[in-house]
Amino acid sequence: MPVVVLAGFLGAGKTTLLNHVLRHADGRRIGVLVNDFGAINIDALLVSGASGGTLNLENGCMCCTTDAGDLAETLATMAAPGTGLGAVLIEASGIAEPKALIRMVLAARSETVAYGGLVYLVDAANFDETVTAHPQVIEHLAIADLVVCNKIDLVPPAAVPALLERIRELNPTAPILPVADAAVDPELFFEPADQIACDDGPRQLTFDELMAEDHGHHDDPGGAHLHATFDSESLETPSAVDPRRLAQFLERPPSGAYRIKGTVYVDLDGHREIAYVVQAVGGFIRVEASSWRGRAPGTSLAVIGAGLDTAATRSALEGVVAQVDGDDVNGILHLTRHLVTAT
Ligand SMILES: Nc1nc2c(ncn2[C@@H]2O[C@H](COP(=O)(O)OP(=O)(O)OP(=O)(O)O)[C@@H](O)[C@H]2O)c(=O)[nH]1
Repeated sequence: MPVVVLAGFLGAGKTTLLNHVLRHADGRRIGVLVNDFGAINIDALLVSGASGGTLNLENGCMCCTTDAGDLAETLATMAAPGTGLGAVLIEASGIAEPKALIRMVLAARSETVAYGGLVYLVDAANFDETVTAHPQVIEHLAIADLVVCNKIDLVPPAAVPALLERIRELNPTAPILPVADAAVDPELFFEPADQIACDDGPRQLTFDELMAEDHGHHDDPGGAHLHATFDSESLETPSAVDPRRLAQFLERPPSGAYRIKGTVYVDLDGHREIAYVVQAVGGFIRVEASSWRGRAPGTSLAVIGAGLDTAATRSALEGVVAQVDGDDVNGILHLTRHLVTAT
């Protein structure tokens, strides 16, 4: 279960983003962690009941309050198989130090809890004023894994390129998404809904679908807007990876990449039976050993981001499988050192 830290200056649009993601959860179960329900204002419509620090949202999502002391415990509870949560978003309050929250999430990592990166929201309309008055925003931006440049509707179109350039100077590698109403596609954080196992029998419209219809005009003024905001590049091949080159690729992803995921084949004695499932976000790499379960071994890798140099990403992906150095006996250690072992 990836745990995504959501931060941004006061009023940048964090609550708007949470509501948008919950409305477009589209069959995924998403957990939300906030410091205090009083401060967050999850749309009343989405809330069906509250008890003991947990809100059950009508679309099947779960919302909890927490404090520093029990974050690890709360995340472990949320990651338990019974909850079925695909991911958790934690909102750092407007003045919170995101680094402290990131450290807490990193400390809470386990076999079931993974760090999902820092998503940082900026208010496009007040960017210069905020940065001048609160220089810590520069530091936060610099460590973001994904920058959401929200309220772009309030910026004259001619001024947008210079604004994005200014953000790019402060963070040269993270994808930058210019959006209105924090309309970020949840697929950036989570698996697409069509990859989630579900029964295909006849069913009623879900609450999410109804909400998406009701609010479509508001959240998605441009029609294709939702899916137009991110890029992905992928590779699917029966070839094996060079583990050292794969580890280097995961450690230093191409500019504009937010996350990398996939399953890879390692053609070395003792490894051929293992399907290695890899994930990376913000330089944090996670490798799990699985089995091929009757599938033909092979490598499939996907890079998800925005502003990706697709040609460079493609050639980097191809480089991972192109040059397997059979004499590099230590190469595999670069991959297996990220293995998550059962506890
Ligand atoms: N015009 C415009 N307004 C927006 C946009 N996104 C959010 N808003 C408005 O900006 C205000 C602040 O948004 P929130 O989502 O509450 O911001 P926040 O970061 O959660 O705020 P704090 O919790 O106070 O830090 C609200 O009135 C939103 O309706 C946008 O893209 N364009």
